[in-house]
Amino acid sequence: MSENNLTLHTDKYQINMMYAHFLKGTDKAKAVFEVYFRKLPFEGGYAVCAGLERVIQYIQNLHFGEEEIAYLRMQEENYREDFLSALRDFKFRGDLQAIPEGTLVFPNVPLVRVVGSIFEAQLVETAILNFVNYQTLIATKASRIKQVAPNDILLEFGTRRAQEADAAIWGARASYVAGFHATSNLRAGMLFGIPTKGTHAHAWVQAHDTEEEAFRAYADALPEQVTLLVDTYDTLRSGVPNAIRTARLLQSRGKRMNAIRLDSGDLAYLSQQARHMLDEAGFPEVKIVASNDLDENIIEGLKAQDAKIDVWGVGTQLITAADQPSLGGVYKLVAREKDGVIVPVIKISGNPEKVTNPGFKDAYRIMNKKTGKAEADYLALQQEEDVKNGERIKLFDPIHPYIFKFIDNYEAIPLLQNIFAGGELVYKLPSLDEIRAYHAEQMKSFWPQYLRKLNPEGYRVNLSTALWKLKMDLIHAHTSM
Ligand SMILES: Nc1ncnc2c1ncn2[C@@H]1O[C@H](COP(=O)(O)OP(=O)(O)OP(=O)(O)O)[C@@H](O)[C@H]1O
Ligand SMILES: O=P(O)(O)OC[C@H]1O[C@H](OP(=O)(O)OP(=O)(O)O)[C@H](O)[C@@H]1O
Ligand SMILES: O=C(O)c1cccnc1
Repeated sequence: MSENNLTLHTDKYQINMMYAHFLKGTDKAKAVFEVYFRKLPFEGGYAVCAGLERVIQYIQNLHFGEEEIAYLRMQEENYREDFLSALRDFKFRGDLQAIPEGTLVFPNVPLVRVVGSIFEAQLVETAILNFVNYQTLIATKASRIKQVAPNDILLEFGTRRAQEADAAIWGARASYVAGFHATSNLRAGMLFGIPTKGTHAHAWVQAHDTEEEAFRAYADALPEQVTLLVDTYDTLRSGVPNAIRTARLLQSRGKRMNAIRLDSGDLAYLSQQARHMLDEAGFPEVKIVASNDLDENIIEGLKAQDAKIDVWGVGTQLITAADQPSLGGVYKLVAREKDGVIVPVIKISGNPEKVTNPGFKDAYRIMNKKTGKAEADYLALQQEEDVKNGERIKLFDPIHPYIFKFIDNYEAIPLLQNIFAGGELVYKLPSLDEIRAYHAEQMKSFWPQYLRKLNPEGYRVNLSTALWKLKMDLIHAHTSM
């Protein structure tokens, strides 16, 4: 089995639609699809875009090999041989635009746009959603954690509880983009260049007759990297005193102990007591690591309780985005070729929030030139000139258009970058550290009221007047039939 070929990492209905288009002769018709989500995760005020590196790898490697063709031939659909031959010759030849990783993103803004034949654009939907939904979700969760501990060290510990191997490594990468400092997953470190860190488990202590012996043996083995887990038996009566003995031993050898780790009990109380004991013993530089089902709320609470914790190891809650396990991003057709012309299309819903924004459009971030802060995201049809030229534009709520304001002193930054053109990669993916630094800059370009964890202000995502009118016209055309 060629595990690395992700071409069949798609829903069967995509292949069935491709087949039906092929038989009908419409497979080469052009289509424009957009990826976006409708609601921010975690009841937060923003999301952090991620997933592009994986999307690029996926698109570049798309091909139906003999194994894939043989498997499709076995399907109950009895696909015709000429269709299977067309798949054998398949290559992504379309265009793809995307918002760079690390960018703050908001509902209804296209994160990825695919412009290609309906054949290829349909095939890639499932995988693109799979990558972008997960990685954006984890980057967002990690960013929320970063916000409550901006000056502390954050370690990603989630692999053992992640939803399988891909989630572990791409989740580690997404966490790093959002400001985590290291991961415990060595493969993620090797693949992406993320710094790696590790302490030791309870099993290390349990594998010895005494805790003190275990600590000493660990210090002998890794004298430069000693972080001792102190809660196996009794944190304050045995763990911390034994750790202090080990620190003294290391000191006598000209070495320093790094840290202790607390993994159970009242982390506020235990960290304060342990800090006091370490300081009294003359080890103020020994840091305190905490872990145990941490998330942004617990960390915030611990900081409010004046917990003396320098390093946070965060696993399950982060890697599984436990309080909201899916972003809910969608891939919607917004325009298609009809009689040789690209025409906008719409999907109507009884819920106004779910009606799609039609047409081939651009997405801009409207930056207020006076404050340097983001004012709104603005979706406009591609041919509209006013926003491109920086002329006065009207910002109005698309659901409640009577709420509006005009803005003229702005810079409109295009959000979508060209990634593939005619199937060729035309984008140079920044290094992971550049992406991480760019994300930190992004955070500074927003007012704090949009970023706060609880009850944030809603950031505006507005439609140009022309786009709004097009949407209304299409709604009326479809509802008055
Ligand atoms: N001072 C504190 N304030 C708020 N939450 C805390 C505090 N100390 C620890 N927690 C959190 O409370 C939860 C404690 O869970 P639980 O009772 O299962 O752990 P425990 O008492 O350490 O037991 P175990 O030994 O089974 O790990 C964890 O999520 C932990 O991060
Ligand atoms: O709590 P999380 O945020 O998921 O962080 C990872 C957890 O994984 C380890 O525990 P585990 O019980 O798996 O192993 P251990 O024996 O090393 O404690 C570690 O001690 C953390 O508690
Ligand atoms: O290094 C650690 O302490 C670690 C790694 C993974 C999970 N829990 C803890």
